[in-house]
Amino acid sequence: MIKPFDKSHWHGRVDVEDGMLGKRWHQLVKEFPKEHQAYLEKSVVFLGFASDEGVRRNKGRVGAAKAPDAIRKMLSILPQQDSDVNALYDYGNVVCVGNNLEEARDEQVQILKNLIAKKTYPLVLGGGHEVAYGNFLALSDKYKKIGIINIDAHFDLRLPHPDTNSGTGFYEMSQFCEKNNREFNYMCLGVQKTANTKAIFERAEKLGAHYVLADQIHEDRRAWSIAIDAFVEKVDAIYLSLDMDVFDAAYAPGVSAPAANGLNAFQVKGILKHILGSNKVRLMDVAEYNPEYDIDNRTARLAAHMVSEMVHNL
Ligand SMILES: N=CN[C@@H](CCC(=O)O)C(=O)O
Ligand SMILES: [Mn+2]
Ligand SMILES: [Mn+2]
Repeated sequence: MIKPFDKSHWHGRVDVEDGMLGKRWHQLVKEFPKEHQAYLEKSVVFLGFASDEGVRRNKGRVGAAKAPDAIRKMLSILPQQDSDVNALYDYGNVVCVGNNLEEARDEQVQILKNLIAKKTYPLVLGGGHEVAYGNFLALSDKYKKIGIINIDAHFDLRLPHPDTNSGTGFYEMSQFCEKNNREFNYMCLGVQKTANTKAIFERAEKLGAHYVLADQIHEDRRAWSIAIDAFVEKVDAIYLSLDMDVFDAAYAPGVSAPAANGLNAFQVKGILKHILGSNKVRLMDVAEYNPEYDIDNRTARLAAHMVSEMVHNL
C-alpha cells in the first residue's frame, strides 16, 4: 500500500529573523511531483519503506516499520547546507500491510524504477533490511554491473528458509546475479565476528564477497579505503546500503539487532564520503532503525545525520 506524502512529517522550528539563511529541511523538502514528465536530474527523492515483516520472519525485534516517519522528523530540523543537489523530494511510504512483504516489495520496485528513469537519486528510508532486495532489483533493471556496498555488522547472506526476510537480501541478490549471468559484486563493511555464524562467513567466502571487519576499521583507516577503491573501479553503478546496527549500540540503541564493538559516526561518515566520491552511487538506503528501542531519538538523529552526509556528498 502506498501512503502518500504527508506534510505533517516535515515540521520544526522556523527562524524567520534569519530569512533564507535560517532555512531547515522541513522548509525545503517538497512532495515528489508524480505527474512531472521530464527528468529531475540531481534531485534526491526520499521513499519510506514501512516494514518490519522481514525482521519478524528473521526472528528479530519488530518496530522498524515506524522508522521512516521518525527519521523524517529528525531530518526536518537539520539546517540547510550548501549542496550540489537541486531539490529534495519526498514520495511518501510504501507500507507493508500484514505479512505481505512480497506485495510491498513489488510496489517499491515499480516506484524506484520510475524514480531512476527520471534520473533522480532515490534515498530509501527503511524499514528492516528486507528493504535491500527491492532496491537492488530496481537498480538492476537499468545497470548491469552493480557494486553492492553494505555498511553493516551482518552480512545478511542468510538462505531464505523458507522465505525472504531481513537477513536474506544480499544472498538473494547473489542468486539473481547467478540466474541472470551477472557478476555478484558485494562488499560488506563493518562486519562483526560476533554477529555472524561460521556458516555465514563460509557463504561469504564462497560467494566471493569482499568484506572489512569492524576491527580492521578500528585498527587502520587504509584497511577500507584501498579495498573500496579496488571494488568501485570495476563497477558502473553503486547501490549503497547503511544498516544502523553497524554503529556501536552505545550510539545506536534503536536498532533491531544491536552490536557491540561497532563503528562511530566519524568512521561511517569517512566511509560514506569515500564511496560517494566515486560518483557512481545511484541509490542509497538507511535500514534497521527501530524507534521502539531508541533513547531520546539518539539513533534517529544519527540516521538523519548520515542521510545528510549522503545528500551533501552526492
Ligand atoms: N538484518 C539482519 N539481521 C541479522 C539479525 C541477527 C540477530 O537477530 O541476531 C541477521 O540476520 O544476521
Ligand atoms: Mn543488515
Ligand atoms: Mn545488521
